[in-house]
Amino acid sequence: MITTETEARAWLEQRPEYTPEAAQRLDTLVAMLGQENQQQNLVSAASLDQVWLRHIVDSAQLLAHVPRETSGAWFDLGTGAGFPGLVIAALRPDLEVVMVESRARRIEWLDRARLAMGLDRARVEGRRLELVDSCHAAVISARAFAPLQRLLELSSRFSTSDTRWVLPKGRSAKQELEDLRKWRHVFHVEQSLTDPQAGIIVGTLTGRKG
Ligand SMILES: C[S@@+](CC[C@H](N)C(=O)[O-])C[C@H]1O[C@@H](n2cnc3c(N)ncnc32)[C@H](O)[C@@H]1O
Repeated sequence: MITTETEARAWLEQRPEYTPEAAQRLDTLVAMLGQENQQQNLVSAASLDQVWLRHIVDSAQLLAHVPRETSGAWFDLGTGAGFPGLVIAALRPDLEVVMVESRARRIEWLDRARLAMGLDRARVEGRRLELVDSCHAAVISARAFAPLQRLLELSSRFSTSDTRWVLPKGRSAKQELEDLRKWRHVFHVEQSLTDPQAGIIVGTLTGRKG
């Protein structure tokens, strides 16, 4: 388990995606987030004291559950402050990372951060998810966006049997998966590296029952 900022930085440093350029992009994000959080409530002020643990590595750990050879679009739903979307884009600049976010000030923030970080292949889909055109996502992530059942209702149209879902779900991961009735899936729960109580739902969606 990663419990300190030092351990979080050390974990990142051993990731193959953590190039000098990626490190610079993440440093830019951390600096900008600290400033922007004084203008709008993006993340809790307390969490900024552990920003590498609570936000950067909490997001980056999702990469361990996605095959390295994955190409295509990574859809991050309800990106808000930028998590995990901006972190994934910083570490995998080769991927088309699509950050779906509906609130105007957050859309403006995400776009500004994306440009400052030099993320040419990432983009912000600044509207409600319900209004985004259907297309195929290679990966779908969503942190603190919606309960699992609702999340699948809203976003299964972006998924095929090849789409990898990676859903940080906090303490409710196992329960939400057990309660899932209407869907056929090959999901399981992985332990979060940043919170002993939290799980990440990982896997593929194979269809809807009935
Ligand atoms: C609780 S925040 C989580 C933000 C970020 N994923 C994180 O973990 O820090 C949820 C975000 O989803 C956005 N959101 C909620 N419903 C949405 C919808 N239907 N379409 C797009 N964005 C939505 C909100 O504006 C908000 O920024």
